[in-house]
Amino acid sequence: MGKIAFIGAGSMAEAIISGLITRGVTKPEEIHITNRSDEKRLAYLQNNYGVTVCSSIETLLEGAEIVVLAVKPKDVLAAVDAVKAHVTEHMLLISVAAGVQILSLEEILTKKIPIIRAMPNTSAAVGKSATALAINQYTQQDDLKLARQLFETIGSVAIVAEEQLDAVTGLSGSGPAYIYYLVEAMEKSSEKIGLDGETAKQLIIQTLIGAAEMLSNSDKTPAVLRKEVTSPGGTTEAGIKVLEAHGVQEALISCIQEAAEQSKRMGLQISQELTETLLHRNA
Ligand SMILES: NC(=O)C1=CN([C@@H]2O[C@H](COP(=O)(O)OP(=O)(O)OC[C@H]3O[C@@H](n4cnc5c(N)ncnc54)[C@H](OP(=O)(O)O)[C@@H]3O)[C@@H](O)[C@H]2O)C=CC1
Ligand SMILES: O=C(O)[C@@H]1CCC=N1
Repeated sequence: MGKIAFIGAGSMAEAIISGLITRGVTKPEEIHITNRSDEKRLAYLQNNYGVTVCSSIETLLEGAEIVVLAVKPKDVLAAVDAVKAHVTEHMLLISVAAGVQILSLEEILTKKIPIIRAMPNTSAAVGKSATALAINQYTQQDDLKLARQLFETIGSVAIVAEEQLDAVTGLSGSGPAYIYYLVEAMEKSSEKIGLDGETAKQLIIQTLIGAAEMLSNSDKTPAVLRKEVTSPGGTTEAGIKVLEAHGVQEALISCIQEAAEQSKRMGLQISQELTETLLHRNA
C-alpha cells in the first residue's frame, strides 16, 4: 500500500495505525499524520509506531494514495476546509467520522473525488475491527478494493448503503464500549463475591473469548447457547432472573437504538451547520 495520510491523531487513528503496522501492510514511514495542536500526541505516535509526523498540509497530502479523516464530527468542517486545496482526484478520502454524511464532505470539498465513509471500531488495534463501508458516486471498483484491503488488515469488512451507517455506528462502532461496560460490572461483582482481581480478570476475559468463539463457530443461536448454560433451578437461571427483573435486555436494545439515533442527529447537525456556513460564505 502507498502513502496514507491521517488527519487526526486520536484513538481511532491510533487503532487503525497500530493494526496496519502490526500486520506489515505498509511501512510505518509511509503513514503520515497530523492533528490540530497536540504535539505530545504526535511525538508519542512517532516514537511508538515510527510514523511520519507532518506539520504542513502540503507534506501530509503530497503523493498520498489514501487520506483518512479521523477527527471528531464537530471538527470535520474545519479539518476538510483546511486541506481541500491540496486534495486531488487521485486520492481516496476515507472518513471515519460518526454521522457525517458523504454529501456534507462533498459539499465542503467541492471536488468530484472518491469518498468512502467507514465505520470501524477500536478493536482495529488488534486486527479485530468490525468495519462497514459506504461509497459515493465517484468511487471506482479499484478505490473500494483499496479501502477493503486497508480495513481487512484490521478486521472484517461489510459494504452497506450509506443510510445503514447510523445503525452500524450504534451497533458495532460503539459496540466495544458496551462489552467493556459489561466487563466493568463483572469486575465489580467479583470483588463482592470474594475473588481476587487477577484471577477474576483472567476468568472474565477467557469467558468472553470463549463465548465469542462459540457464537462464531456454532450454528446455534445466542438464545440456544444461553439455554445450554442454564440448568433448570441452577445458578444461571437465578442470575438471569435478576437481569430480567431489571429489564437489562430492553435497556441494551434502547441503548443501541439511542446510539444509532445520536449518529443520525450528529450527521444532521453537521449538515445544517454546513448549509449555514456555505450560505454565509456565498452571501
Ligand atoms: N473512538 C472510537 O471508538 C471510534 C471513533 N470513530 C470516529 O473517529 C473519529 C475520531 O474519533 P477519536 O479518534 O475517538 O477522537 P479523538 O478525540 O481521540 O481524536 C480526534 C483527533 O482529531 C484531531 N483534530 C481535531 N481537529 C482537527 C483539525 N482541524 N485538523 C487536524 N486534526 C484535528 C485532534 O487533534 P488535537 O488533539 O490536537 O485537537 C485529535 O488528534 C470521530 O469522528 C469518531 O466519530 C469511529 C469509530 C469508532
Ligand atoms: O462515540 C462515538 O461517537 C464514536 C463513534 C463510534 C464509537 N465512538
